[in-house]
Amino acid sequence: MENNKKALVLLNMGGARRKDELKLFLTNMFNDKNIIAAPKLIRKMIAFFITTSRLNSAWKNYEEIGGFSPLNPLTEKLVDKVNENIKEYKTYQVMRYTPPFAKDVIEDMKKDGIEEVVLLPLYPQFSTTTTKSSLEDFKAYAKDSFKIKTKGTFYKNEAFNKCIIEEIKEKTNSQAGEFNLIFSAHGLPQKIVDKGDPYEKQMNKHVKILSKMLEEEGQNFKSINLAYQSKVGPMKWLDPSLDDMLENFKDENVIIYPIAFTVDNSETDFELDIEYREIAEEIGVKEFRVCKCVNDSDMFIEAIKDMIKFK
Ligand SMILES: C=CC1=C(C)c2cc3[nH]c(cc4nc(cc5[nH]c(cc1n2)c(C)c5CCC(=O)O)C(CCC(=O)O)=C4C)c(C)c3C=C
Ligand SMILES: [Fe+2]
Ligand SMILES: [Fe+2]
Repeated sequence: MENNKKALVLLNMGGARRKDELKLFLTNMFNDKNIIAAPKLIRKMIAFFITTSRLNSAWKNYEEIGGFSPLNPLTEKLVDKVNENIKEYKTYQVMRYTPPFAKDVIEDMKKDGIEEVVLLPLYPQFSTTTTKSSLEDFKAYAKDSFKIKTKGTFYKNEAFNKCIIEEIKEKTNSQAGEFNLIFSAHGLPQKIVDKGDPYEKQMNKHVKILSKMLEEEGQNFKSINLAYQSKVGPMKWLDPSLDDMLENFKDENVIIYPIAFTVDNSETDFELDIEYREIAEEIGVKEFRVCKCVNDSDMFIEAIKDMIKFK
């Protein structure tokens, strides 16, 4: 039944569409208290320093994938398809570090007469740096404008995990026995984990769930592993790094699944498919395949329907 008073909001990080938007992305990210836990003024200085020193080298990476992050167009495709298939809600997207920002989308939602909202951050595992940051941002601008329900994690959702298994099977051509599978997660500073961020624990549980499902499906990989990509700066980040993990697979075939994302982005298209591919070649990895994220696959739309049931 169509009910135009209910909204589903898909929240994601945002991505650069141009160089000036990469500057905005980095500035907003490093001004986020969930990313840099320092007093506001110091955080502002750190954000300015990191953005200035990182912008040109980071932009070169985006140039190698066509001059923009695929995260925005892919999220838009996902939103369109959810709108076509889930009529009970009007679906919107909100990004954390690039437009469309929460404050603007919330104004549109008020104009559209929305009364009830389901928030679904597009991160399977909860992190204070991603999920909490997006939810806080939305709620700070929404105040008490809507009745809000939240879906904070979905790594345990069976329908979602079936989508992941499908993406993996597609890349191996169901020849699992010839590959070592590496679930590659975006890294996180150890300090944030030590302060109680549940991301690492949920990641370990997620890999366990997926390993069991693969085994039940007869997808018997030579090995199943978890590693962390994308370290930024000199601090200690979660172990093992993807660089170190790849060292184990000289003369072997490797398949990577980007487990922390639902939509392809610069970390999958550039970092995994270009940068880590080069590292793997140097190490002597035989075949190096990178799976697609679930993106706007039909199965993921069905999984979203299931996630927002609130039994
Ligand atoms: C302290 C820095 C960072 C933390 C903590 C962090 C956590 C984190 N990030 C993602 C998902 C994505 N990150 C992306 C890009 C990106 N991330 C950082 C830094 C931290 N991330 C930077 C500086 C960048 C920009 C690119 C670069 O300069 O390296 C993206 C890609 C966006 C895009 O443009 O396509 C995603 C997605 C998760 C899940 C996460 C928490 C664990
Ligand atoms: Fe990141
Ligand atoms: Fe990165």
